Amino acid sequence: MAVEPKNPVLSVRDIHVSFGPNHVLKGLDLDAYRGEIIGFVGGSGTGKSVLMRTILGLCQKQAGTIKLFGLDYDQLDDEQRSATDRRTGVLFQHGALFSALTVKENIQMPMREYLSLSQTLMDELAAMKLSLVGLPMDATDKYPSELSGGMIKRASLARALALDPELLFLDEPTSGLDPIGAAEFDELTVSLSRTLGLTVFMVTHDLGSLHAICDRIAVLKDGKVLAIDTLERIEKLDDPWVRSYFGGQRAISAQHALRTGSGMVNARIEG
Ligand SMILES: Nc1ncnc2c1ncn2[C@@H]1O[C@H](COP(=O)(O)OP(=O)(O)OP(=O)(O)O)[C@@H](O)[C@H]1O
Repeated sequence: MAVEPKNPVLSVRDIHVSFGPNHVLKGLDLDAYRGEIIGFVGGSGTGKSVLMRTILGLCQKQAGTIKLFGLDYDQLDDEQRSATDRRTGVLFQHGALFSALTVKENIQMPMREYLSLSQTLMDELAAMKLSLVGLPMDATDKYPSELSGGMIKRASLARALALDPELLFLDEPTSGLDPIGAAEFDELTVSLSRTLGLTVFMVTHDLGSLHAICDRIAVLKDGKVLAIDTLERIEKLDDPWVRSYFGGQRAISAQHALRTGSGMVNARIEG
């Protein structure tokens, strides 16, 4: 992994987000560097999705700074924002494909929104994205209702990659997939990150993914990042939630599966 500590792709400082009296994010800081895969964990309702949505501009913050690619998003004009948005991709938890559009049309949505390309070129690009995520070419004219859960995730990933982003947000990408499908999706994520230099910010509850592909894990607790570090160091934290999450039977099974290669991707966590 090529980490460039001086140039975070994403830098979040002192973010506060409230919904009425519910103060969800309370001065949160976070940096992500080029090419790394960050797993973002925390108890249910702690604000993982809220943070992701705030970074993406879908949720309003009351205070704090978000820098994407070194640029303070609040200081950008519309044109600069649009250029910055194009450098990020997102895969929402349930894929969020448009059901009335085919896979190809879904992948081409961001192209239509941000670029001005001929239909022929967009068709070629859509075919490239399909191949990148490992979908067969005959998936191109299918509707989301005709796809399996794993294929929907891949089609959604193809759409997230439509504009060749540098920063990819994944919201629980392996939820709803069986262990083999989840391991295949992990493998795809790590291979895209390594070959394209993609930075991946992944909200997940999947211990298998955390063990198999994440370079660093960020733990959200009490509205802040409690710690962000390698899995080995996070597991040693003296915190009750961390102990029960990473020390439970499911975590032990995930570690065992990684060691024995049963149902997990063959990736190594770099320390
Ligand atoms: N649009 C909204 N309006 C009001 N409250 C919201 C809104 N979105 C999120 N919240 C609240 O913010 C808190 C954090 O929610 P969030 O969805 O980020 O949790 P999470 O950590 O992603 O949880 P989970 O792991 O269960 O998905 C919750 O209390 C939730 O009710």
